[in-house]
Amino acid sequence: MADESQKWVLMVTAQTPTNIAVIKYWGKRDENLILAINDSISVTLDPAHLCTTTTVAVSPAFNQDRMWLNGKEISLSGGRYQNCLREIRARANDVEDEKKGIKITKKDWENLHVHVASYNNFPTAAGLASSAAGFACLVYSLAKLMNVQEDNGRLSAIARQGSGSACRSLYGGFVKWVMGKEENGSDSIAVPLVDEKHWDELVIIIAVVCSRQKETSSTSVMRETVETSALIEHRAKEVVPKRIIQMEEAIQKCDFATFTHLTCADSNQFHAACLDTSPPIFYMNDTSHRIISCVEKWNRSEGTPQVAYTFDAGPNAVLIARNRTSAALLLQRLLFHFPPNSETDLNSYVIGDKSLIEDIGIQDIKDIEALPPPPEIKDKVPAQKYKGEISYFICTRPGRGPVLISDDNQALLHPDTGLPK
Ligand SMILES: Nc1ncnc2c1ncn2[C@@H]1O[C@H](COP(=O)(O)OP(=O)(O)OP(=O)(O)O)[C@@H](O)[C@H]1O
Ligand SMILES: C[C@@](O)(CCOP(=O)(O)OP(=O)(O)O)CC(=O)O
Repeated sequence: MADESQKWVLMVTAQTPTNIAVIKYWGKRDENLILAINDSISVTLDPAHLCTTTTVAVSPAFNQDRMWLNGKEISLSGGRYQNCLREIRARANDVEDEKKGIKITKKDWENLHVHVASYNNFPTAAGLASSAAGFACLVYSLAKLMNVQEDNGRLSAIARQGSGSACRSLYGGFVKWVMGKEENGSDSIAVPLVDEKHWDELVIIIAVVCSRQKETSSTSVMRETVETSALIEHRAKEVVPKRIIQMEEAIQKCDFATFTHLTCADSNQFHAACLDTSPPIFYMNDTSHRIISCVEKWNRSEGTPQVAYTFDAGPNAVLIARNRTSAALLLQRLLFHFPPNSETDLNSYVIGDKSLIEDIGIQDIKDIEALPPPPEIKDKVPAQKYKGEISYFICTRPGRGPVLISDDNQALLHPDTGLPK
């Protein structure tokens, strides 16, 4: 039995990736359990460049559940946090740490409180799926702390109740969220399709577009789409089921042409459904449209697709290049059309895997100014440049699923107090 006079703190730290859907989830059949109206498929992004780190701690000295996100205390009273905490607690088991002399029984967990500290190594609520990495990491780390004996598939059904897209962050590589049929959501889980090594040629460039913080959450717009759009019903019933089968096959075969066709079409249909919503929602902006046109033009001129694009509920472009050579040529085109503002330095303009910028021989901003126009637009003078429209680029690749971090120095909570470091 946990003794309240003892001041021990037991902690676990985990790291979880974010993900980007190539067949989109949009629309719920159950708002509380977060059950989707169609299956979706995503690629997990390398946590080296985009990830959440979460430390969870338990101690008899804690008198309430508390959470700090990026160093600031936030409330855990929201339904989504409460649902995740309740579901994990209900599955807790005995925990023993002989070295520290700690023994927690299954029953003790009902009365013990937790502290959570989480850090996103990329902007929160900026359309980069922080909620996906965040809820996946919360559920994964709590499950490890409480010795929950369930596989990542079952944990994904709990993360799903924090944010739908979070269920897909429980695995690396390509992941399918099966919408399921059960009313209680027990079969609405993430399933790994292939791991991150299966298609390791792919390179991903995210163009973070300058814009104000988004005004409308995915959650509420999604509801309005289901209530008002005729297109979304057709999409969920007729279009997505076929695309899921084709996409799974394209991924298995590393068939980039089919992959690109499906990814771009699905992103465009998701945004069409947003436009078909009353009132209509415009997530992409002029910069997003310019990126699409640049990629479409290039793909057409090459004859075979070099890059797939996809946009979530915001203007940022996620560009998936067939290999490193195409990624370097893509980056050249992006830098040509979207040079940075004069006060921006190259080091903060292209982040993540910086080796790509070395590949194209760019050492400073002057080299960007000297880039020639892409050949496919040669005859159309003058080539357009849109200085300062992009905040920065993140170069990354498909990545692995959640991991535990055993190095205590990386924990976000103090081992003696359980408070943020
Ligand atoms: N590390 C985290 N741990 C727990 N919850 C998080 C974490 N990061 C973000 N969240 C939750 O997700 C919310 C942000 O989700 P939101 O959907 O608005 O943005 P996003 O996920 O960054 O963008 P998008 O869903 O458009 O890709 C935060 O307000 C917070 O509740
Ligand atoms: C456009 C999307 O990114 C929508 C993601 O929506 P969320 O998972 O953020 O929504 P909630 O379930 O309400 O939390 C497409 C996708 O990731 O599949």
